[in-house]
Amino acid sequence: MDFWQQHFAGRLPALVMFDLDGTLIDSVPDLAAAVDQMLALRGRPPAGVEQVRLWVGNGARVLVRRALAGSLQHSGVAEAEAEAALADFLQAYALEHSRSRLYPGVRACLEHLRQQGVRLALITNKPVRFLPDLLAAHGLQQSFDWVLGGDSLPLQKPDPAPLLHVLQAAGVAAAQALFVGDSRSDILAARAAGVPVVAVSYGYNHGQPIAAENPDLLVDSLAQLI
Ligand SMILES: O=C(O)COP(=O)(O)O
Ligand SMILES: [Mg+2]
Repeated sequence: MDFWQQHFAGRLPALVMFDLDGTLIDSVPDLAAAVDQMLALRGRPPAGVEQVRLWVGNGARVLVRRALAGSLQHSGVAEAEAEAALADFLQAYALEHSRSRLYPGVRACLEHLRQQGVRLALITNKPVRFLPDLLAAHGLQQSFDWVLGGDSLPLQKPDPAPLLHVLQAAGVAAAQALFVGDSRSDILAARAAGVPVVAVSYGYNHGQPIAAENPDLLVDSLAQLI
């Protein structure tokens, strides 16, 4: 049986929750520029776009620690050094939004779902302070009924807390909702919340194929959602 029939009896979900980086927006060029500025302030060589792509997905705090460690594993990074580097990264990233692009099919998908009366939420691990400007830069400031960043609640994805928060606010049962994301954190959060999950194949997921995380559906473009 196909995914839509199995989960939604061929109808649309009442609520669709989207991840941002790697799902709606290719933000790695801007994130890498800010990471490289933070490293340059420390006299260190740039990490570059291809490395930073592997490190995105767990919020700014973890991204900066990975950049300082030069690897996905960042347990050895000193706390004080990491906090100072985080402040420099955030300052740099606030000025770096010009290279980010919406992925093909995103705008049409969001518009179609809204026209059909589906409520939409954005649930990202990116710090919430960046979201108003970033959404406005892509004409998406009116697209979402709820917008949660990685620091909007005490816990972020892969914890299900932000998804459960939106489900409750919307008064929608988990099984009537859908989550769309690009990384392992998204799939784990959706599973823990009991929400069916679609993964996009083009996102970041730390360089690993997202199919290995067994999403309920894998798509190559959000155009396949409508
Ligand atoms: O900022 C990040 O690390 C990733 O954010 P995302 O949750 O929108 O993918
Ligand atoms: Mg993502």
